[in-house]
Order: sequence, then structure tokens, then C-alpha cells
Amino acid sequence: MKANYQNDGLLIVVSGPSGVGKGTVCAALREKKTDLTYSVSATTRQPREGEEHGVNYFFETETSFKKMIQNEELIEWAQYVGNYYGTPRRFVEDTLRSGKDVLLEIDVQGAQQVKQRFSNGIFIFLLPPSIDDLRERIVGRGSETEASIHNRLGAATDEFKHVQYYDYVVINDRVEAACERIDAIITAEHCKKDRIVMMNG
Ligand SMILES: Nc1nc2c(ncn2[C@@H]2O[C@H](COP(=O)(O)OP(=O)(O)O)[C@@H](O)[C@H]2O)c(=O)[nH]1
Ligand SMILES: Nc1ncnc2c1ncn2[C@@H]1O[C@H](COP(=O)(O)OP(=O)(O)O)[C@@H](O)[C@H]1O
Repeated sequence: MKANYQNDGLLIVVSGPSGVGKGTVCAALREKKTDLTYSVSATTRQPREGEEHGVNYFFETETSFKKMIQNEELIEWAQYVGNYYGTPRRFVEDTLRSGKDVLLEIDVQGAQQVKQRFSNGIFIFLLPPSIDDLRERIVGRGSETEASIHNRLGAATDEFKHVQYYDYVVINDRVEAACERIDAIITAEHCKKDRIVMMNG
């Protein structure tokens, strides 16, 4: 799909290492900006306590996930710490075409694939104030085993190198501040788009 015909919504991609606060910041952003449509990802990982199918994720078996890949039902997919994650294509494309902005909260491998297909997307890299803060957040969340914490921190070191491919870096020092920065980016990008629409007459 060629993104950003003049009336299309903006595709906003928030990425960054596990535990940086993507879920927390995006939840605050969605509350603040109710006009933003969140894309629910598919995954093969087990649901955590309180997570619901179709709300947090579409929880799939490995077989059904692989079928989605084969049928090209995913814009992008990645394997992350032993599980598959992917973005359903139809929902994102239909929502953008209807003029609404779509928010993707995905890992850096997925963001890279989206960038190749949606060059006009807005790519935001969320950074922790420090690596110690990142470790504290992953441990503090209490959802991971010792091995999973180790793997996530190992993956983060590689993920930081991807910053160069992003349009913006946002430091998640305080949730509210990070949320305001992303809100400001979206506002600025809309102004940029309005300028293009005006110039094209
Ligand atoms: N590529 C890709 N990554 C995703 C998708 N959905 C979630 N992720 C990322 O997969 C990683 C692991 O997610 P999850 O198991 O929910 O753990 P958490 O984000 O660390 O709480 C995180 O970096 C998510 O942002 C998706 O659709 N595609
Ligand atoms: N700005 C912040 N300051 C302190 N703790 C935070 C902040 N943002 C998120 N957290 C905490 O860090 C942990 C990881 O956040 P989460 O949103 O699950 O990260 P991600 O989705 O990137 O894996 C959670 O316990 C969350 O409450």
C-alpha cells in the first residue's frame, strides 16, 4: 500500500526496547488522544494475567500465526525472545484510508519492516533515561523470568543501534512528559501534512 494519500491518516510507530515503557506511554497517549486508533497485534506468547484476546493482543497458536504470514495478512512480523509478534494488515490499511491516524507499538525489527513499506510513517524511538532505569523497569514489572530479563536486556543493546533510522527520539523519564512530547510530534506532523495539502492545491 502506498501510505499517505492526502486524505489518509498518519501512521505513527512507537518503538524501543522491551521495558522502556512503550505500553505505559501508549496507553496514556490513547487516553489523551481519543482520535488515535490503536492497532492490536497478533502474538504467539501466552497471555499475562488480565490480558484479553482482541484487546491487548490477538493470541494465536504458532500454526495460526504462520498461516497469517503465508496469507500475507501481516504488514510486518518478528520473532522476539522466542515468540512471534505481528501487525494485522487489513485493519491498519482500512483505518488509514478512512482518514484516521493509527498507532503501532512494536519492536525495532518490526518498525524496520514498516519503514520499508510505509516510508511516510512517523517513527518514534522511546529511550529510557539510562540502562539501569531500563533494568529496574523490566524487573519492577514482575512479569518476566530471570532468563527473560537477561534476554530482553541483551536485545536492548542491539536495539539502541537502530536509533539512526527513526525520525524522533523521546526519552521516557516521566510518562506524562513522554506522552506530551509524542502528542507534540503528532500535532507538528499534521501541520506539515496540511502544508503539503495546501501546496498541492
Ligand atoms: N514486530 C512487532 N513487535 C511487536 C508487536 N506487538 C508487540 N511487539 C513488541 O514485542 C515485544 C514484546 O512484547 P511483550 O511480550 O508484550 O512484552 P513487553 O512489551 O515487554 O511488555 C515488545 O517490544 C513489543 O513492543 C507487533 O505487532 N510486531
Ligand atoms: N516513565 C516511567 N517511569 C517509571 N516507570 C515507568 C515509566 N514508564 C513505564 N514504567 C514502568 O516500566 C515497566 C515497563 O513498562 P511497559 O510499558 O510494560 O514497557 P514496554 O511496553 O516498553 O515493554 C512497567 O512496570 C511500567 O509501569
